Amino acid sequence: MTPLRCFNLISRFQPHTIAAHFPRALSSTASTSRGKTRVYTPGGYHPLKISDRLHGRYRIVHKLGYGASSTTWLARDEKSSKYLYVAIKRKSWPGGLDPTGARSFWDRGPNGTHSCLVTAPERCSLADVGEASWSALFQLDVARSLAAQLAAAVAYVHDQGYAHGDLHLGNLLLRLPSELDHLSIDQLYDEFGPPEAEPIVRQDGTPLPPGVPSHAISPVEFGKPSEQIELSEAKLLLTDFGVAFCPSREARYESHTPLKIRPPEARFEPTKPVSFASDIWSLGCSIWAILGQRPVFDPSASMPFGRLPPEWWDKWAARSRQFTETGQPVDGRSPRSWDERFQDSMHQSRCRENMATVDEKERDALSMMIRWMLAFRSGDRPSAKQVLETVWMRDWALPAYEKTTRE
Ligand SMILES: Nc1ncnc2c1ncn2[C@@H]1O[C@H](COP(=O)(O)OP(=O)(O)OP(=O)(O)O)[C@@H](O)[C@H]1O
Repeated sequence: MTPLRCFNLISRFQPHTIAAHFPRALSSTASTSRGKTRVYTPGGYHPLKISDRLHGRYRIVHKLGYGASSTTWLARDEKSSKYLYVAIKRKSWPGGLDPTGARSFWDRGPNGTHSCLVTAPERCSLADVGEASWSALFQLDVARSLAAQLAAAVAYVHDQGYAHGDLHLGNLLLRLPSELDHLSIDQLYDEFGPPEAEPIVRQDGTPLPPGVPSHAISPVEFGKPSEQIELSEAKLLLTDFGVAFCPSREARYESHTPLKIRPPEARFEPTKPVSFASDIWSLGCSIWAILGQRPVFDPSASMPFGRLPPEWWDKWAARSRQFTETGQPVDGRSPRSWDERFQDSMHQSRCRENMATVDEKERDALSMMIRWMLAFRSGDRPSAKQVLETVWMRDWALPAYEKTTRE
């Protein structure tokens, strides 16, 4: 795949401006929880409302979503005839303005000064379509194609010298299948529903503190359940370079990926910098999550597979709560084997939903690729380029992606 084609998979990735736009890690006051109002505090989200105008040109039309440190809004650019609808990601941390960012600006509000990044509006994240679905599964060719696009996007970013640092399904957006720009605001509301605003009140009846919005807005629904996504719609965008970094220039010791897909070196080797290989661990977990129904490391199962490297095993102070000295689980539970997890998440779940399943040959190739990516020691993992060259990518995933580009 040429770099040019890969570039379509990556959102406004600007290596030279990343550090300036996104200088630090996530605000500690923010949370990924659905609780909306507690992050509207100094240093937290900005209380935007529908019809607000930002930067003298962006009229807020709807909400697109929110993450640990930002809210993203659909706005109409009243000064441009080219990009009528834009997405504005409003990030909640202070900092200095980067003058090189043509499509970014700073905005001051009651909770602080926020960086605002202007990009194209997309459909929704893979996490959103999974949540909207009963089965949380994609059709097999769709899943294969998405996995190939993700690996290609990561390979491209790594090739540019950057590690993404926060790979997970919430940062993988599906492209909008058609432009919105032909729609007036009323037509947009007719087609996708107007913003639903829920009043925010204090239980004790006292006035809201400054910086808290009067209403909570539900995000617009451009998406549909995962199993209904068609191959022609499976066009992926890797986004959120908020914690991306250049390992050759900067040593990072902290991983920002969600706990259940955080690479083990972040826990067991805290004095060793995280790097490209840490992305590969998260990539392996994400590819599993795209193909399967349940995460590869299910928090309810809590136990990994295989033995930890001895140097980690010896250093792991809390292990005696879960394991005996000989490595047996203390409560007699056996960790589910790789094959059991694969069978349950990738095979039986698909059978239950009457969806196509992987055959034995594909299962072996896919298992081999993901297990390589999930090697405990970061040095034993493949590079993203090697992932793209695996048998599973070559024989199953990349051909599905080729079909996506043709449809
Ligand atoms: N351009 C866009 N078009 C449509 N929706 C978007 C866009 N950008 C972000 N979103 C929505 O907002 C959500 C949060 O965005 P994002 O993950 O970039 O925020 P964040 O605060 O950096 O989150 P985190 O740090 O938790 O990954 C996304 O999962 C998606 O639903």
